Amino acid sequence: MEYISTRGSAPALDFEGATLAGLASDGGLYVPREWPRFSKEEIAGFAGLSYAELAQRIMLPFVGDSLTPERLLELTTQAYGRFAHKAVTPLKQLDEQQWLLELFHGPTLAFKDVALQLLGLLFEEFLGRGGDPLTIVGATSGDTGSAAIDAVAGRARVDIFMLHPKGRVSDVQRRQMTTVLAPNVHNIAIEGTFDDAQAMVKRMFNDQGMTSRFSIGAVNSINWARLMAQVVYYFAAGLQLGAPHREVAFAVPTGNFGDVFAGYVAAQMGLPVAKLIVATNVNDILHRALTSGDYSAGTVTPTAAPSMDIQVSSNFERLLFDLGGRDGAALAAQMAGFESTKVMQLTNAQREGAARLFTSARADASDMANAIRWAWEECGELLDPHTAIGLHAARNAGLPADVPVVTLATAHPAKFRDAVERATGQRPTLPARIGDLFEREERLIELPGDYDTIAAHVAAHAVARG
Ligand SMILES: Cc1ncc(COP(=O)(O)O)c(C=O)c1O
Ligand SMILES: N[C@@H](CCOP(=O)(O)O)C(=O)O
Repeated sequence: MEYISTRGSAPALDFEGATLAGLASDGGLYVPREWPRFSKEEIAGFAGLSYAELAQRIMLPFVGDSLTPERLLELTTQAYGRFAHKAVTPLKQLDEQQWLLELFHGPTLAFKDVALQLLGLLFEEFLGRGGDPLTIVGATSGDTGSAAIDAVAGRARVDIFMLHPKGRVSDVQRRQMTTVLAPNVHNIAIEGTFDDAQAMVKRMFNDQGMTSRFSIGAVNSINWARLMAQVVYYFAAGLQLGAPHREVAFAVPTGNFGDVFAGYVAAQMGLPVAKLIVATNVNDILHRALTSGDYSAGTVTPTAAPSMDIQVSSNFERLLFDLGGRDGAALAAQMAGFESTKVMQLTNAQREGAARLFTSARADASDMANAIRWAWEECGELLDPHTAIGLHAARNAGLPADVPVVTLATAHPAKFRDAVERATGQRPTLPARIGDLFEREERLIELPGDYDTIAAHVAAHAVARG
């Protein structure tokens, strides 16, 4: 399988190359040259596989010659062996129509573990073949950071520099990152928002001064391998609810558009998806884009669902590329306009294409709290605020009663204990394996949200090429 850039001028790479490169050298995102497609019979044949086996089958066409099928299965078995639930991503019924897909049984209690546990192993595998040591630079609004750090802490030939917006992640999220004291882990709290952090990370990939000295790698969903691994749980849920013979809808709490784009990929691969419901908080750039074509970034409002406090949604570019006829030059011009003005209008083709599969909803603080309360009072389930925003959208989507609607439960409620307690009076407890989180020592550095300062810090602590 070959990977091409959404902006059309970076060299095409194989899976190993795209995984190590992260962002394309023209500033675009890598996507497979074409979508692999499974027949109905092939999808039906996936029923009964373990999660690790299903993951191997779904990902094999994307991996191409970079790994043998046997090696890929070893890696998926190892990655998902660390999950606290045997089903890895169990599905729970809430009522006649509504379902929850629990994606938070990995080591750091959020859906990010599903992809990052595998990505850590892929880095180790590919770096073991030679080449330069990897300097991972990432941005997090809370969950990617801890999952990525868990996945690479202590691994040879990798350093990780993780930027989070100071004071804008939950205390559990921060401590899950800053209490990992392995020497290759560098936590940086910046003044600013997640969008500022993400922009600085992307800039570093195209900073010749840095890329000539360091091999910069990505753990954010700009890295294709992240999304590839997330496609699997759409198939896992769909198969349990009757796919390929029955359509299923998914409601996805959305920020960077990675998780829901994985659902789009599942649909391109043949999974019968009735609708993908994009659920945002009041930072609603995606809801505006999907309802009116207006993709304009406003200022970020802090909310009780901080991981979705995002106004520049990096994976939307992958969708716009696909819906716009995969014209890299046209998309490069469209994105350049957005980067300089923070305003973009979707083309008719992009709007109409998106409307075929996507719908969207925006939840404010009271919608979110009501959804948490409904799940607790009616179903006995404690939901985290992000999942609650997904459920709010799912319950208001107006889909026919015979279409099951699966809300992706993206984080464990204990990561956001204060918001859950405010809504329900119940304070979720941390799972025993991190029960002592608040007694652990923290290590982080606080820096201004200034690119040159961050780049100098990375350069002073990373291992150079060669
Ligand atoms: C708990 C949680 N839910 C939802 C999201 C949004 O996912 P995405 O950025 O892939 O749209 C995030 C952050 O990415 C998150 O951490
Ligand atoms: N919500 C995310 C933001 C980064 O998203 P990513 O999926 O691109 O890594 C987080 O928790 O950090």
